[in-house]
Amino acid sequence: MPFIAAGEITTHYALEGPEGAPVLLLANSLGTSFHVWDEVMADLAAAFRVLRYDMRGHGLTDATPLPADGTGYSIPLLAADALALLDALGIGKAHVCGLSIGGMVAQHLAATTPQRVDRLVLCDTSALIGPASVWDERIAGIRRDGLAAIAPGVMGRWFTDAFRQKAPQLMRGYANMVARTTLDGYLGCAMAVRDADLRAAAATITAPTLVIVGDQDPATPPASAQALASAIPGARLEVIADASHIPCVEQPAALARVLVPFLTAA
Ligand SMILES: O=C(O)CC1=CCC(=O)O1
Repeated sequence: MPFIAAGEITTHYALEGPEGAPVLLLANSLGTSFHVWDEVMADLAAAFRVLRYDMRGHGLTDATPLPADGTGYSIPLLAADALALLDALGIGKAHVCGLSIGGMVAQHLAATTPQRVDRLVLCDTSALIGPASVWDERIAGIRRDGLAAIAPGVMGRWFTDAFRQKAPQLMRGYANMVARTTLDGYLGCAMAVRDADLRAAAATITAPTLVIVGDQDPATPPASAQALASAIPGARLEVIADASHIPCVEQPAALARVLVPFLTAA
């Protein structure tokens, strides 16, 4: 189980796939560990050296205490964590695929360190995931009642009704994943999303970009994915049918069918 000193934190990661293949960095979403990518790994690791990691305060990666001034982590801080991981592993450049907050981290990386990003995949994300008042309400609710209390509602945003009914054990497992995220990690990242506005940064992205969204995603709906694709020069949008916010779990084969050809095209 690999851990590495990456900047100021110890990061839990996995590096799989053929040595020498192009590196694909996967950045996960709020309240998930890197296991959120498990169902697409067989397809991805056949073509790429896949680097997955747990974001600050998630999975087995260190959490750091929240600043006393009421601010949280930030997208630049989380992007610096990803760069520190690449540096620690001696990886100069990678394809980057980010899910939700991971997609915000990926946008920031592509905009600020284009020399480190080959192709970019932005999955169920946006340049602005608001409104801030909704995040403030969620943060207050978590401080009052704990993460386990929000887990059922989170499942309702992540997965379609049909999928939740079909896979009750999976829902239980993902609810546990949310509930067991560190409080500082979840709140710090929630505040990072609340406070981020990447609309100006998106317009400066030069990496070839694919935006992907589940057709039933209520958190970052197809219209906001279309707005993101329109804001990034040359970006294209793919909509995954019968999927909500986490297509890598709900429709892994359909996701791989659009992701792999985009990253391998000449
Ligand atoms: O958990 C949610 O509500 C959806 C979400 C927004 C940012 C993120 O990473 O997940």
